Amino acid sequence: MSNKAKGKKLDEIVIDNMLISMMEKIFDPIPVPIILIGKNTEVIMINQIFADFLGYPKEQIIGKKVLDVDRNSRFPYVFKNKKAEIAWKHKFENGHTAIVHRIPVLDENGEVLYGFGMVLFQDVEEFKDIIQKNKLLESELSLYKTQLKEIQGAKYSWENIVGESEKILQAKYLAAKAAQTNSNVLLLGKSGTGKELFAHAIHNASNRSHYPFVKVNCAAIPQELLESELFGYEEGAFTGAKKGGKVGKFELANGGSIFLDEIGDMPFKMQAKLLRVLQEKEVERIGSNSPKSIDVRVIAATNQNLEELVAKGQFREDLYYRLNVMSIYIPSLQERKEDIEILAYKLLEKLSNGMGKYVKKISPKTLEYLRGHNWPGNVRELENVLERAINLTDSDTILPVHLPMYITQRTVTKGEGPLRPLKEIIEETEIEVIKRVLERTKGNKQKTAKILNISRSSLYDKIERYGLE
Ligand SMILES: Nc1ncnc2c1ncn2[C@@H]1O[C@H](COP(=O)(O)OP(=O)(O)OP(=O)(O)O)[C@@H](O)[C@H]1O
Repeated sequence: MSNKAKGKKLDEIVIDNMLISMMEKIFDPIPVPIILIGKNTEVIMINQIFADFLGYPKEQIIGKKVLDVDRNSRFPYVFKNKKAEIAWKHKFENGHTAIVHRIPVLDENGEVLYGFGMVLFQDVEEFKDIIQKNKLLESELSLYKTQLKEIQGAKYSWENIVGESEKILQAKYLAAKAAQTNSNVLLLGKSGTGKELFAHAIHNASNRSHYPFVKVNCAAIPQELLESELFGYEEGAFTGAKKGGKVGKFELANGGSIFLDEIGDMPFKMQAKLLRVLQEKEVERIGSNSPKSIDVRVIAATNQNLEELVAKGQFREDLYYRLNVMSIYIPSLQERKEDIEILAYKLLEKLSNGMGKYVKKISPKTLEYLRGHNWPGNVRELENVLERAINLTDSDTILPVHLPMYITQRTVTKGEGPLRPLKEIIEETEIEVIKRVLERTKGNKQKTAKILNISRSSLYDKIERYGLE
């Protein structure tokens, strides 16, 4: 009589054997090593793959005490502590290291009935590999999430809107108020004043910030494509329609905000469709007849005078009133000249960091020129002027010579700029002329000195003094 049969009645033994052979039928084909231990730590059942893993025939294992099969088994402790050990590293007597589960199964009185064991990974390296792959997937996922936010999300917030003038602070105050509401916002202002920056910041400060921010430039999309861009289309809606159809920007922005830039350029026919979407709060893809409800806040912007367009019959009055619930005027740079210095420094920092150059200073004379200019292109123009200057300078300072002539010449020739000592004006002219000739001679100092009709030592002197190397 085998150990397991000792002390049992015949009918119990028959039932036990039936149960075990049934379990073997179930567990043998499973490609995961599984073992069942009785409450006296004897092996009741082991599947084929586990027996192979241990290196003994099944018959030699069944009925033996688990410690006789594997001296390192922790089942005796698990039965004593009555606590499962999940994903533990285990070194088998045969030298294999694996990741295992050991689970005690208790009866209603909390006493051990049997123990269930399972090898999760037969080899720790395999387990490490999976953890590594998982980590890799997690980091890839987070990269894609960031990229998606960059594509769909709003990048800028209030801190990115530089300026301390009363006018810009008033605009920021109104925009912050508008952000707290669900109303449509209309941003008005000349080109390059920062309307898009405001649209981002409004979205980011609203309770929609975790949802998409979708931008549409109404002037950049051909009239015939605008409708499908905004509202999408169904498969087969027209010849050339993509398989599977297309999701419109309104649907993409659901829950978030849609930024309709250059709204003044929206074709008249489209204006009626937009108005309907704003009123009904639902969109219908081209070729579909089942509207979809959407929850999108519109932030529109224009550098045109919409009232004038309404008067000329080019912009729908009803749409104008729908959009004009919260209108915010973004002042031009000319209206806030006191912000030029702080803006110039902030932009210099941002641009030079991006360009990998160490340019930190703007000479006082350069600042005077910047303040004296009218900036028809507003902050965008200032940004471009500084980028050019960073490219031109060889030191850490922006000098007047690094500004375009249309900014510096105006002051000197027409005498409209600040009055300054003659020495400064002569120095600036010297710098500009020397730079230009050096450029033309491709840095040849002998030729440069000859063209300028000065001695080479005098040229070297000036180059060093003005930091033109
Ligand atoms: N107050 C500001 N502080 C810092 N940067 C600004 C500010 N205003 C504008 N800019 C920068 O100037 C550039 C132009 O701004 P933006 O595109 O927002 O202007 P816009 O009014 O939307 O122009 P457009 O009407 O031509 O579309 C951007 O690079 C933006 O980052």
